[in-house]
Formats: sequence, structure tokens, C-alpha cells
Amino acid sequence: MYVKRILLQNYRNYESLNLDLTRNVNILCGLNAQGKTNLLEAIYFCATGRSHRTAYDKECIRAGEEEALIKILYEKHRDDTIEIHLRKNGRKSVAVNGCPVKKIDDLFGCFHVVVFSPEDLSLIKSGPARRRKFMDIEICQLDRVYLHNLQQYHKVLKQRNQLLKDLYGNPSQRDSVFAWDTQLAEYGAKIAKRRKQFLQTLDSYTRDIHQQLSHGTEQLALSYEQDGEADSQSLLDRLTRGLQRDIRQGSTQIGPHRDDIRITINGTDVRVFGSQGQQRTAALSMKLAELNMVKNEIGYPPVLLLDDVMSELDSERQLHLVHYIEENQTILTCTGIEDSIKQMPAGRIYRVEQGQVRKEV
Ligand SMILES: Nc1ncnc2c1ncn2[C@@H]1O[C@H](COP(=O)(O)OP(=O)(O)OP(=O)(O)O)[C@@H](O)[C@H]1O
Repeated sequence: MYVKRILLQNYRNYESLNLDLTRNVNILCGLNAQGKTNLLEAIYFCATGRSHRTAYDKECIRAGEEEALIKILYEKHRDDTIEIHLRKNGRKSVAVNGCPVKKIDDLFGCFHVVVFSPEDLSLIKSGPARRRKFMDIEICQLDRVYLHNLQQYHKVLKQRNQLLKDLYGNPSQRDSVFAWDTQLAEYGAKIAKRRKQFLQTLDSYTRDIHQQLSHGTEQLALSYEQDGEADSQSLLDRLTRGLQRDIRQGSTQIGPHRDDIRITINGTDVRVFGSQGQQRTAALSMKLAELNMVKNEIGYPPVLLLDDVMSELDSERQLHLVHYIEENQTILTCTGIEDSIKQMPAGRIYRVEQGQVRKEV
């Protein structure tokens, strides 16, 4: 699968763009703040219906404009298009092959990307929220039911948290929380089960990759970390037992929104005891594993968006990355062309300058 062309109108700092891409490596080179990441963001938007950088679509509309348009032409089995229309004062709309889709989630399965940015290299040393996001972003692209469960879970969680705050001054209404707990436990158990399954699969890919990256000296292992059992009854019991504490704190203290990924090297928790180098290598292993896993699940290589990661890696790790991306259409941003980038298969270089993109000859 690959993006053949991207068109933008009034998207971020692009007034108008019509750019053809190659099916191999596309190198977007330019100084800081010229629009390189904006272009990756627009492609990501077409896969998920959202930005990976902001929850506010309005930020993506060019300053002073009312609307923005993103359109990609991509080839999977045949030529397809995805078009996204953002409006400052209205809902965004999405069309696939010219036909409007009712819900953004209907984009699911059309077009897949894996995005890799410097923040991903901090996956291990960041807090649990970053790791939950890592799981959620990927599973949502692979599993529409998961996306639904996650949305419902967060809706119910918000309502329960509101009720907890109300109960603080009015404890006689405590029983009313039970209805939310039942739903929260049901959705929560489904989310935890799917994340566990995702990590088991990811772990099987990560082990080999990390062995290679560490020259056979380190055994990397991933597992789902949660407080208690994953089934809905157990979660419900824990919610009930923890109600007094939750009322005191004004928020729900257990559930998938608090879970994490346990990451060990040779049995030791690398989140706490890993060196910086170990943490970054482990993060790279997880990202490469994700790429392989997505390819196997969807049956073809996803489009890879590499946002300025090359400069963050040493030469050995850069070469590993280059080796892994041979099959994928890759769109990468950089401020300078390093040796490893020159070694990429059939790269095409584009210069990005103040929202204009020019192909280098
Ligand atoms: N809604 C918007 N309207 C107009 N310009 C915007 C908008 N949002 C962001 N920009 C501009 O886009 C530019 C940043 O683009 P981008 O994040 O793609 O940078 P970049 O080329 O990837 O740089 P770096 O190498 O620093 O990451 C900034 O100049 C910013 O002012």
C-alpha cells in the first residue's frame, strides 16, 4: 500500500499543495518549522480521522481560514481516495472514493500508517499514559470493536468521575454509582483483554528484534500490568471496594485508564532500572515489532511515517531501522541528509520551505 499523491488546502501552514510521492522512500528535508511534520500529520489524519498531535481539529486549519481540506490518492489493491474536510464552525466530514462516510470510525481499515517520532524513543522512560497511548493507537487501527469499547469506557468513566465529585457532598446517593460501575467493569474487562492479547503478540516479535539489536545479550519481555484480574467481575468488585477512596479523591483510581506495560530486560524492570541506552533500544525494538506485527495482521506493509527519528539514533540503530523498512513506503522528515538516509532504497528528496514542497532533481 502506498500514497501516490497528497493534496492540501489551507492545512496548517500549507495554503495549497499537490504532491506526488514515490512508493519507496520519500525524504522531506528542511529547516525547523517549515511544515514537514504537518505533512506527516495530514497523512496520519487520513488513516485515523484525527491528528496524532492535537485533539483539536481546528488547530489544523490554516490561521485566518474557515476550512481545510486533505485528500490522498493511495493504492492498496486499486486506486482509492480519502478526503477530509475540516471546518472551524462545524463537524469534519470524510469521504472515501467520493462517498461520504457517516462516522469517522468508518474510515477504519481503509488505510494504515505507523508513525514513529522522537517521543516514541522515550516510550520506556515516559509515564504509563504514553504507553497506554502506544497500545491504544495501534489496537484502534487494527480493531474497530476495541475503538468502540474504548470510547464507551471513557464516556462512562467521565460520568462516574462526575458522580464521585457530586457524592462527596451528598453520600446518601452512593447506590447510584453502581449502574456506572457495571458498565465500566464490562468495557474495562474487554479493553484489558484486548491489550493483553496485543502485548502477547507484540512480545513475540519484540524478543527476536531486541536479541538482534543487543547482539544476543538481552532478553526483552512485555506484558500487561494491571492491578488485579482482568475479568469484569473482579474489576467490578475492586470498583465497589474502592468507592470510598474514589469519592475522597474525586476520580476513579483503578481500571484500564491506570494500567501499564511491564517491560523487562533479563527479568529486570527497564522502566525503572534501565540505562538511557537500554531504554531507547527497547523502544526501538517495540516500534519495529509494531511495524512487523501490523504488516502481518493487515496482510501488506503499512505506510511508515518517520518524524525526525534518524538524528536521534546512533549509526548502528539507524542501519537496523533502514533494514526493517525496505518493504514499506516511508515518508521521513529530517533537517539534514545523513549517511543512513542516503542508503535508503530508491529515495526521493523534497525540500520543504514555508509550506511549499519542491522535488529535488
Ligand atoms: N493552523 C496553522 N496555520 C498556519 N500555520 C501553522 C498552523 N499550525 C502550525 N503552523 C505553522 O507550521 C509550522 C510548523 O510546522 P511543522 O510542525 O511541520 O514543522 P517542521 O518542519 O516539522 O519543523 P521541525 O523540524 O522543527 O519539527 C510553524 O511555522 C507553525 O507556525
